[in-house]
Amino acid sequence: MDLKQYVTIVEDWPKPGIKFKDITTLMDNGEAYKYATDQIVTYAKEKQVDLVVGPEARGFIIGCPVAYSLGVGFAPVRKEGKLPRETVKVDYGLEYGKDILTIHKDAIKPGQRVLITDDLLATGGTIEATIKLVEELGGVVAGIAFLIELTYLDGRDKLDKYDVLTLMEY
Ligand SMILES: O=P(O)(O)OC[C@H]1O[C@H](OP(=O)(O)OP(=O)(O)O)[C@H](O)[C@@H]1O
Ligand SMILES: Nc1ncnc2[nH]cnc12
Repeated sequence: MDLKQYVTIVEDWPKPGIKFKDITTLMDNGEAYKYATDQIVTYAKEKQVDLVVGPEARGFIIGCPVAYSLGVGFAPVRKEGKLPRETVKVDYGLEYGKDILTIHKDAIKPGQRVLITDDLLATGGTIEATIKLVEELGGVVAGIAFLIELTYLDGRDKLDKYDVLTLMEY
């Protein structure tokens, strides 16, 4: 299936110069959403993952159906102030801003094999921060899966130690 036909490009959003890749038009098509999810599930089975971790909010949209299909858990990475119990946190920058990401301190058991999911790799700031949180808790990053990679940015350079799956390149 050609997944790109379901992604809508929105010029100059949320800031001038950004070509926003809107995946809501992929998600609201059941066949396309299932196809994309199944590709990531096949990859995750090869990597023998114990847990899926994804950053707010679009990392949940990709990671939760993958975790459900695998029969493993999902641990959310959220922006500061959203998780109710003890967290670890990290500062990060992304294509159009900066923020702080957090995860519950007990979300990962040391040695667990983790699949990290997100919709899109741009500068890599979000995913680099998510990797730091997983590794700080003793998780092993078994793989990282995105729907979309922006190859005109240098996000992939931050991931050269890791195994990465992307379903579409721009
Ligand atoms: O590679 P980067 O430059 O870090 O950019 C990619 C990140 O930016 C977007 O999330 P955003 O922070 O906009 O949050 P949202 O998913 O809640 O909309 C996107 O879903 C990725 O997580
Ligand atoms: N160009 C882009 N489109 C959609 N989400 C993004 N997150 C960071 N950059 C993005």
